[in-house]
Amino acid sequence: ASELRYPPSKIAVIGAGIGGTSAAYFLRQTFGKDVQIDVFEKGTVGGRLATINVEGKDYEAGGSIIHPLNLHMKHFIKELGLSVPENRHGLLGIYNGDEFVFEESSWYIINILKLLWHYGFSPLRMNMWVEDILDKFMRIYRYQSHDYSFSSMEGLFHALGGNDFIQMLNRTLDETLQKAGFSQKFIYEMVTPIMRVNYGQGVNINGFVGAVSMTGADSGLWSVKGGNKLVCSGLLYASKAQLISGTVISIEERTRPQRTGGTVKLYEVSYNSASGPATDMYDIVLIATPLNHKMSNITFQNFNPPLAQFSDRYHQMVATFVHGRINASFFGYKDPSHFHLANIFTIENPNLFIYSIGVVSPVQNTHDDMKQPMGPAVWKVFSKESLTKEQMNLLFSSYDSVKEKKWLAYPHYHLPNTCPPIILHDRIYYLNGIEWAASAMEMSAVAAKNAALLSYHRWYGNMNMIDQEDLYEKLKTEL
Ligand SMILES: Cc1cc2nc3c(=O)[nH]c(=O)nc-3n(C[C@H](O)[C@H](O)[C@H](O)COP(=O)(O)OP(=O)(O)OC[C@H]3O[C@@H](n4cnc5c(N)ncnc54)[C@H](O)[C@@H]3O)c2cc1C
Ligand SMILES: CC(C)=CCC/C(C)=C/CC/C(C)=C/CSC[C@H](N)C(=O)O
Repeated sequence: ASELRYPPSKIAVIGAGIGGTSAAYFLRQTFGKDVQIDVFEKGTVGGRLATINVEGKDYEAGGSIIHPLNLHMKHFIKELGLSVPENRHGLLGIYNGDEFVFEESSWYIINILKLLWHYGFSPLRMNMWVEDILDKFMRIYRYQSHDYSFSSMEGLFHALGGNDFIQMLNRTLDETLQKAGFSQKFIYEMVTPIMRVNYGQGVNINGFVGAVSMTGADSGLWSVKGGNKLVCSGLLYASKAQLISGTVISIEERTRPQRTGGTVKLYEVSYNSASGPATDMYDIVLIATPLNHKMSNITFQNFNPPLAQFSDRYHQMVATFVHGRINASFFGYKDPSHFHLANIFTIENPNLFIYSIGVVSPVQNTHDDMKQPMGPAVWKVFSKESLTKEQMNLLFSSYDSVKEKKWLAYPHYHLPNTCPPIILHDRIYYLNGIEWAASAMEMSAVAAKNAALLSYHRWYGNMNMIDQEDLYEKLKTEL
């Protein structure tokens, strides 16, 4: 691949979620205006960024919150002229199945005193721990702005935070936090509920995704007015890519004669669309969907040796949207008028059938949409399984509409944790391996920019721009 010097003529991107659409955007930036970029999508543009309509208003049903330091996402909304709705933060309670172990007050000082009383300095130390990891994670923006790329997830993570980052990927969050001196009570009562609401899993997930999940509890989180999926359609438009509505079924390497003599190796992408089965040839292919037979079912034909198969499981998460009144007595409130919580996270307890429940605002948020928790409101419930009628009647004193969205949401994290390769074949790149480190919109965008740069450098043989050692030190001296 490194001997190729002419520009590629066609690049395929499979998947039009945030990974695929940001890849199309970065490929255009990197390869220039002449290359044809085709983006294949079997469902709707946005993928796991999707809205659901409840009584005439749209709510985020998939990826919903974005961190203030997610710089690619921030750049996209600025570039695409999108905006952020106003948001009011409701009060949070943490419920263990019998009682609330923590209830937020509207008085900041009371919250600080409560946290100090229950957990000592652990919350403060947790802030510092997360900030340190986020600081190191943010080195990626510097590397990518200087066009550096990585050929493996391990290489990328090593360049961010050295052996500590590699270790975090290979240790449970529980072990990582215990080693860092956090108390079992704090881990159990404060950290586990945050992992459950974000990833539907406990503290046996890897330490890095645990840290990412903790940043999801920071202040200043935002979303896109009109729906986060607008970023995907905007990026697709900005990239001048062609959207092909169809399901890719296989990829095969082909050798084709050239008009000038000699041969060229291309990838044949076979897909089914509304107008029937079709094939197309590409110089480079980027796969921006989990390679999991339940989610994408793409086969690689006639590769010798055969390409690696990934069968790792994705975790089911059900988001149920209910317009109704919460049943405060289910959560132990004798007098419902005393109930002021807008978000309830839960601790691991076999009797609890939900991860969380919280009031949500529509994506076109206006001030009127911010409801009081005891009035009728739209609640989003996260659970492992669909809620039964009995469970609905326990959670709500009354309700008039229910909508459910079932997701294979994120990897089912387990150890040992090996991130799948980025380079699947000479010019086939896989983005979603990054989800095994942590699944989040920004992670997909980071993987997309890396794949665009990596495919470019490998095409043109710029090997000095790939897997550079001591990048942090090198760039520190460069202004
Ligand atoms: C309920 C939920 C809540 C979440 N909350 C957050 C959050 O608050 N913040 C955050 O940052 N992240 C969140 N995430 C995670 C985030 O949504 C994902 O990490 C991110 O959207 C993944 O994007 P992607 O483009 O990599 O994959 P996807 O969005 O899954 O995109 C892949 C696309 O490929 C298409 N496709 C698959 N197979 C084929 C095929 N064979 N041919 C053609 N097309 C194909 C699919 O239809 C899909 O559109 C959440 C996820 C879920 C499910
Ligand atoms: C990648 C970095 C550094 C930060 C991302 C932080 C972030 C936004 C984490 C959230 C991840 C996630 C999968 C959340 C799922 S649920 C979100 C929310 N609670 C909801 O109600 O939908």
